[in-house]
Amino acid sequence: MAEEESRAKMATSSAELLQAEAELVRHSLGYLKSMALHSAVKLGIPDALHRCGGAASLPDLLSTLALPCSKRPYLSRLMKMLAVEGIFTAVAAVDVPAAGEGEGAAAAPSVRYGLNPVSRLLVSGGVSPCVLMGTSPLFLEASLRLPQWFQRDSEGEPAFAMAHGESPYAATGHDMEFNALVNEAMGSDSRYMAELVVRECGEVFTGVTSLVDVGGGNGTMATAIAKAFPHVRCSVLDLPHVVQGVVSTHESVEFAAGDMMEYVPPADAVLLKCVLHNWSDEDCVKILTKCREAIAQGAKAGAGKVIIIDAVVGSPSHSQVLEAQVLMDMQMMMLFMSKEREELNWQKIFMEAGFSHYKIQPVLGMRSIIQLYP
Ligand SMILES: C[S@@+](CC[C@H](N)C(=O)[O-])C[C@H]1O[C@@H](n2cnc3c(N)ncnc32)[C@H](O)[C@@H]1O
Ligand SMILES: COc1cc(-c2oc3cc(O)cc(O)c3c(=O)c2O)cc(OC)c1O
Repeated sequence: MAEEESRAKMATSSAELLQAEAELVRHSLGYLKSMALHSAVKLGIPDALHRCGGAASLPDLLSTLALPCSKRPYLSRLMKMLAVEGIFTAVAAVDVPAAGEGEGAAAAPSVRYGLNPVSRLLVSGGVSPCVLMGTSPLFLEASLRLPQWFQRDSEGEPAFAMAHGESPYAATGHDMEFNALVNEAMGSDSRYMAELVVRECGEVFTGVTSLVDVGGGNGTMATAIAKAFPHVRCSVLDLPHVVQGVVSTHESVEFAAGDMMEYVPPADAVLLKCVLHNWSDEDCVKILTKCREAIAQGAKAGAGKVIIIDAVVGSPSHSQVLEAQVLMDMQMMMLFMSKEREELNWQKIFMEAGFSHYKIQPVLGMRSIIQLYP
């Protein structure tokens, strides 16, 4: 065995070994990328760059941020790392001294940092709340339990519950700060996703006159659908503590408090956006069975459908999308012992819930639209 290992080592060139070590450092210190991103959002850097017209030198950026004097010299380190990781752009510039100012002095090299498509998503109104949720102390503490979780024989208990003694949904029921963080995150994801769904796959709502958004949170998605398709009457079903106090901002959107495991109100179409990935296969079959009963009651014979927005792992097949999907899969395992699913896994659930056929459109980045028919 030792001989085999040393032969394998010899077969690896020095360049490969050194490259491999750099790769290991990238992965083992990867948590610093998450926390640097969290810091940038907390400091309001994307908004500051946006206010500066999309790009700024460090002195200009510093002048708009409320950083204590002792920390100002360190901002360059954070920005350099985030630019290397592709969160911001970094363009070298040469500051020529103004006339009469430091005459004879050499022109100082400096860097202008700017927004790119990734950081533009973090400007207010974008998905910063998702980043703050994904890097929140409650999620991070759960992730620290993963090694112990793998070693312990704890049937059915996810790492989140091992760390906090309750599920994420139970935590949102009494921890108002966490509840607000989760609702803001889900709302922000829905706001940007709704725009894309309306733009890229509006035909999904053709012929639909009533829709219930199951687990629809604060109604962001339902409101966007009602605005874009005035022929669709929308209702949102969610848990009492989520819908209580939500005021509808559109006359054809109403809210119902309830448990989707028990009852889904009748409609032509049922929407499940990013709900099923929080649940086990058995629970998904139960939820989808209730949805099938809702469209059987609400739509003309055989005309209803269930619209699922969720990941179909491996589809589309870009490596960055796959990385995002498998990271989300780990997060689902850690939070709920649930998962992101491949097509065959989805198919089995659909058939068990009594549906006859489905259509997958991989048009939403790491997520797809799945239309499911009775
Ligand atoms: C991951 S969030 C998705 C929210 C929304 N669909 C979106 O994409 O922004 C899951 C939602 O399911 C709701 N939920 C969880 N259990 C539920 C239940 N038993 N009945 C109804 N809604 C439930 C949660 O409160 C939460 O709003
Ligand atoms: C929308 O449904 C869920 C989203 C997430 C979620 O989403 C994002 C999105 C993003 O742009 C960056 C992120 O870091 C994250 C997350 O970390 C994250 O958790 C999670 C869900 O269940 C836990 C969702 O249902």
